[in-house]
Amino acid sequence: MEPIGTFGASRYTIRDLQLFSESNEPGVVAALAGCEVVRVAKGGLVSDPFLARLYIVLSGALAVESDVPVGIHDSTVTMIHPGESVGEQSVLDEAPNLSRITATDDSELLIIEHKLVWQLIEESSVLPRNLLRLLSFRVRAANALLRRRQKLGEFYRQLSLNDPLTGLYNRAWLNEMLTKLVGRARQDGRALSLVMIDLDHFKKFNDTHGHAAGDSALCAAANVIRNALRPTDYAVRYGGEEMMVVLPETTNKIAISVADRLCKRIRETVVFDDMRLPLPHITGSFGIASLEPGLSDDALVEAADAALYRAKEAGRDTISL
Ligand SMILES: Nc1nc2c(ncn2[C@@H]2O[C@H](COP(=O)(O)OP(=O)(O)OP(=O)(O)O)[C@@H](O)[C@H]2O)c(=O)[nH]1
Repeated sequence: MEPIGTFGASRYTIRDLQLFSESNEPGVVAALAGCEVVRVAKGGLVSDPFLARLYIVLSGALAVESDVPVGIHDSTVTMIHPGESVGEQSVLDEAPNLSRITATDDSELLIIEHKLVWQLIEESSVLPRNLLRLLSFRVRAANALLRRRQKLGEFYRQLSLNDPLTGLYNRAWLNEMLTKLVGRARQDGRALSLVMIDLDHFKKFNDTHGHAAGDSALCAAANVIRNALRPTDYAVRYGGEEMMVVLPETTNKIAISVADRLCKRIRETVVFDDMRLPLPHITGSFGIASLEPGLSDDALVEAADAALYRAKEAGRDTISL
């Protein structure tokens, strides 16, 4: 930053400064006249890590980067154009400005030290009003950014808990949620059942019709399962061609009828290849387990897995307890 004179001796007037717009108060004009004007070359840093100062852009432009580290997709660079200012907050709370401020063009800046800002706030009727307006705008902008980040965070969280192929919940979701769902059911003394599902002879299906057709079959089965459940049930891709359904408030008897319905609907589903030609029907095997006193969530999953094994042993395309 190269000092090039005072504001009073420069070609700029108070009308060029947004914070002082509509002010022609002689005391303010006189006080600003003695303030320093500096030149900053394009790419130059505007920083006084130990000082609280107000910078007003007279010509050129500044880029202000938040001191808060953010993700690569969420840049918080604010551009400050001629007439606009930066550093109001640091001046008001007398704390150094930790943002990284860079000139994006050859720029001229007016510097107002924090003591003078406070003096002007007391003397001017225009500055406090403009400052409040500006701060209110900044708070709104910061809130909007926070909301956007929250939404983005939620979006990525959802993404990390869903299987990209089928759109069902994934194993990470199950690891997080099953303990909670089982805990809640136990606490409320309510039933909860699991149905473990495995597509039959899926290796052969893949080998015969190709991996892409296998993917279509998995998606078709996932759609059948998703559409056959209540909104309060959960469908999870457990891994590979294995899926699981979590049925809160569902007794063993009702879980059997749900599994029966799923087994029948998967058997009837038509899977198409990439030429839209129908492929041979797929079937699934289903293992059912229900929460019992003293049964941990891990043991519940193991019980459903063991039941699935029995369904395979019984010839597949069937359900088992
Ligand atoms: N297309 C496709 N195939 C998958 C996917 N995940 C797992 N598989 C396949 O699923 C097949 C599972 O084979 P196995 O575990 O031998 O079981 P299976 O052939 O279904 O036989 P049973 O379960 O005994 O009826 C393997 O060939 C895997 O490659 C996937 O995302 N897409």
